[in-house]
Amino acid sequence: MELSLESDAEALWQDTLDLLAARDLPESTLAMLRNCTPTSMEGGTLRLETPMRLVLKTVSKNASIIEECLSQAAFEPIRLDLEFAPAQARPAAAPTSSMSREEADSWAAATGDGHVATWSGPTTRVIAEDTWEENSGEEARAAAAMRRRNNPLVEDISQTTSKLTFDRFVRGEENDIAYQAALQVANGMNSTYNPLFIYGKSGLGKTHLLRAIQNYVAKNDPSRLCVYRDASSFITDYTEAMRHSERSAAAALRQSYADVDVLIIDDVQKMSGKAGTLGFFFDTFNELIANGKQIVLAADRTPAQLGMGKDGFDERITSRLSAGFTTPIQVPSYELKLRLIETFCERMRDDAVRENVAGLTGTVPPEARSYMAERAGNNIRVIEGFCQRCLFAATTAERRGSSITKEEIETVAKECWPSSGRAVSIEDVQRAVEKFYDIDHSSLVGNKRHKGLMEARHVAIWLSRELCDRTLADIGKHFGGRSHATVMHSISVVDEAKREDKTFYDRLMQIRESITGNV
Ligand SMILES: Nc1ncnc2c1ncn2[C@@H]1O[C@H](COP(=O)(O)OP(=O)(O)OP(=O)(O)O)[C@@H](O)[C@H]1O
Repeated sequence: MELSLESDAEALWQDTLDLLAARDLPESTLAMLRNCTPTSMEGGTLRLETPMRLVLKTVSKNASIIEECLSQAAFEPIRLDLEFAPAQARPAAAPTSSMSREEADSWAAATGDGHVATWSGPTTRVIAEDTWEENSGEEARAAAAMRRRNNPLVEDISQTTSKLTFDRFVRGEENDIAYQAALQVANGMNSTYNPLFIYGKSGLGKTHLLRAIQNYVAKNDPSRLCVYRDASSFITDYTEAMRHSERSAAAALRQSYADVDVLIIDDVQKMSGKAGTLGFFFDTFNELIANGKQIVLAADRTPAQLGMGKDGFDERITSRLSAGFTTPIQVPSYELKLRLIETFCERMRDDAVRENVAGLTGTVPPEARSYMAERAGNNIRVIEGFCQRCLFAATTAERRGSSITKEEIETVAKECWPSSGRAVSIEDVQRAVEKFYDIDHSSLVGNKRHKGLMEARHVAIWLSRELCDRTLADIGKHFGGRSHATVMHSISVVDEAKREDKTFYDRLMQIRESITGNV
């Protein structure tokens, strides 16, 4: 088979990526490979380009698996050539996909770009010399170390923080866009996401992604100075510098921020009402963006919502905050909760076995995990604690030769999410459901049977059972004197629909949350 067109290169690389995705490669490696650009497929060689030097190392480290998938996709042995092509450094007449390697090299020599580096695959299996690293790697490393030492904003990464990595982030539809955007910002592949603004409620993983960026840059590209600041520290930095009588303190702080390559600020909403800090933030933001530096921000609300209210950010700031890429992290669905619970229980168990911690070495059986996902609230921080306590109960149960029961899970869930067990009245539930479906009370409890009304009625009955400590007969009385059997029927309809229909499940959780709050 002889392929020659650029589109063939793309098709072959896409097939290879599909095969690689089925292998056990870390997601960060797959993301790097996905961002390589196939440029040509000629004479049994697939040529790719990458704007990141780091990818050369990653490819060479995973050479055998990549070659295997490539040959499998092409049905014959294929050689892979990967070339480092720094995106921004190139003038308009940069090498094109049709240029040969020799032409590209001479272009690099002619333009004085010593950054050309390659990795070549199968037959020769030579990892070409990285000329830039040879010539200036030491110098660059020393310069980066010096910048880090001289910048008081750079902190050592603690043991806890070092665990907040991309590989440990559990993904679902609710957080995947934020995850992908954070990864692309971390590996420097997407300079248009600037600033990257991630928003969402408490405990949904914003800080995890921000710290993952910091960890990634520190590990893979330490020449980029990456600083993580919680908004509270940013406010303190500013107020302390202002307290000094000498102007040099403010100038030094400004300089420290200006020297950062990737600035991450968490919980931006905390700056509301702090006019001085906001002014300093605005100037820092503009300077960094003007110099092509990356900014990443997280908050509990959107940039537009930050502008609301009497202490709201002023419009010149909010418009800049939304000028890059803004993405939410949503509350987890049942599927994501289940994935999180499985991952947390396994990690905690593995850690306990490794560290010889007796109380957490048991196993939570699959049915118990499903029930945990049904009972879990939305805050992932609380879900972690919930898993630890259920794992403890499961380990204890295992010791006495049984398994953790639904009742035990229920007890832990009520302690983790007390408001789900607080006194919610059937009237509270009815009001929330009527508001959500925009129907009046008599329609909710009456006998009309069109589809929208039926769903609202089933949901209200199910939530009354879930949230109110009342008998089925009591619930029936509040719904126009319905029988025990009718109430049971509504509950089973909802139980089934929430398992089978994700959008219905999300609707149900949204209504539940409007009654119990975000816990
Ligand atoms: N998708 C995820 N995969 C694995 N762990 C997660 C995920 N999302 C959140 N966590 C974990 O849940 C905990 C809370 O997450 P995090 O601190 O990032 O939330 P947050 O959105 O920043 O909350 P807050 O606004 O309260 O600071 C952390 O321990 C984090 O590691």
